[in-house]
Amino acid sequence: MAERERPGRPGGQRAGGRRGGQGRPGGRATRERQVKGEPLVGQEAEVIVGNVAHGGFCVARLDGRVVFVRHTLPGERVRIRVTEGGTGDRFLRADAVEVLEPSEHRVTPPCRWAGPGRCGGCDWQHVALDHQRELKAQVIAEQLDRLAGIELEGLRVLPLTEDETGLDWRTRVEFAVDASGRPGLRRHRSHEIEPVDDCLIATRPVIGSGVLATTWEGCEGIDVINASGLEEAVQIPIHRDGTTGSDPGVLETVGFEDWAHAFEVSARGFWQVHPAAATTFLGDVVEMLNPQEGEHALDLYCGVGLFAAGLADAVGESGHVLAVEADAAAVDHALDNLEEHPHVEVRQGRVDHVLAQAARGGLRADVVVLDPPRSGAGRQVVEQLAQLGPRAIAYVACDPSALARDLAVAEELGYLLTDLVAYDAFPMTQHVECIALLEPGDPEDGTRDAGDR
Ligand SMILES: C[S@@+](CC[C@H](N)C(=O)[O-])C[C@H]1O[C@@H](n2cnc3c(N)ncnc32)[C@H](O)[C@@H]1O
Repeated sequence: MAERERPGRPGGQRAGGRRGGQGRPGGRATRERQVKGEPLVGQEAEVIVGNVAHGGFCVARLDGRVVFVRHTLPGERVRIRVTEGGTGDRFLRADAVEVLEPSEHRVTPPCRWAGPGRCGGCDWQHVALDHQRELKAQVIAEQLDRLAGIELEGLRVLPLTEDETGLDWRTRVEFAVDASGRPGLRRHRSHEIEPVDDCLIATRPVIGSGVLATTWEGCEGIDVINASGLEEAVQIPIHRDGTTGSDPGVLETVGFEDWAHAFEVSARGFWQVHPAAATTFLGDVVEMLNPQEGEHALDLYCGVGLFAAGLADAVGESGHVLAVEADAAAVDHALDNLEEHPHVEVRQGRVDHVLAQAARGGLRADVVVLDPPRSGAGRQVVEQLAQLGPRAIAYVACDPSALARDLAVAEELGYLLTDLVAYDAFPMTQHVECIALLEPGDPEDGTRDAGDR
């Protein structure tokens, strides 16, 4: 794969994440499973830990069962305590509660609320940052190999900024509030709340808003949003009756040396949570697709129009951009954000519905951006795209597993993975963002090399 300089300015001239579900600290992740057989919760055992798996835990074996262990690392000898499952279950969940032989990559967690049974927001506070990225690369490679039969060589997960602490990056946090009104963050797979005085991955303006020093009576949560275009973080209480405080909307700015764009977005709407993510992803997508004057582009799952804005400048007014988004509030913002581009059309609706309708009207697509939610685009959308025959598709993915499933379908239909870049957009968590380039080709053409980044 060709080496590319970064960042690239939309237009081809060089210059200079409702939010994504990527492990929101305090997000409601509770999925209580029915235990089969006699419960094993609380049982302790010593195990040698195996590989990391999708989901951020490592895999071990106990009495013939698979155990998904948190708070550990591959190769460690640990004492585990079972947190979910029973004698009739095929797999159990457990925490490593004592480390008997530590990995060389283990560090003391910077956060004092991280650890077994405590805050569920971060998965890997106990792992050196470089190694977190190696683990993410292993998970991506394993998912692509297992689910799509794609062998990647030399994939590296890149930091989004030069800051090497992995802290102070999260611009949007949903804190949970207990019955007494005290804010905190949810424990892993639980409704229980870990009271905290700080969250080290949150940006300082999030914490500086005073959210954790306030008693939030009558609330079940409080959203804090530190938008790039506003000096102070915005707080939106979520009341126990399910209503929320009014959402004033926020301004996010994206820019390269000679290209900048401001986007209005609902405060609780989708926007990438890492401050460097939107600009980096836009630069990469435009560079990968290299849209030409007069081409027709699609921005599918467009949110408030981030990629459509870049595509619009690149294809110029002799070209056309169709942006599709299901969420009505995001569409309203996209219409405002893109109003200066008469050749951009924003349609509200599900991508599969809009594509079916547009295809009947003779839709043309030369290049496509696909940025679906965690569940992925799915077979139908991938088939619809293959039928349109674009020369390139840039797939922005927050879940390597969903990406791999969609890539398997794309490859079946003659669209091959020709480039992949992965970013550590969520340090300390197991989450990772991939941008994949798909182009028409012959699957017999050899292995892919992602090692040039
Ligand atoms: C990961 S976000 C991407 C947003 C945007 N591309 C950005 O970077 O800001 C996914 C978006 O897809 C929208 N969405 C989810 N399912 C959809 C569907 N079936 N059809 C259209 N939009 C959908 C969500 O409302 C959300 O705005």
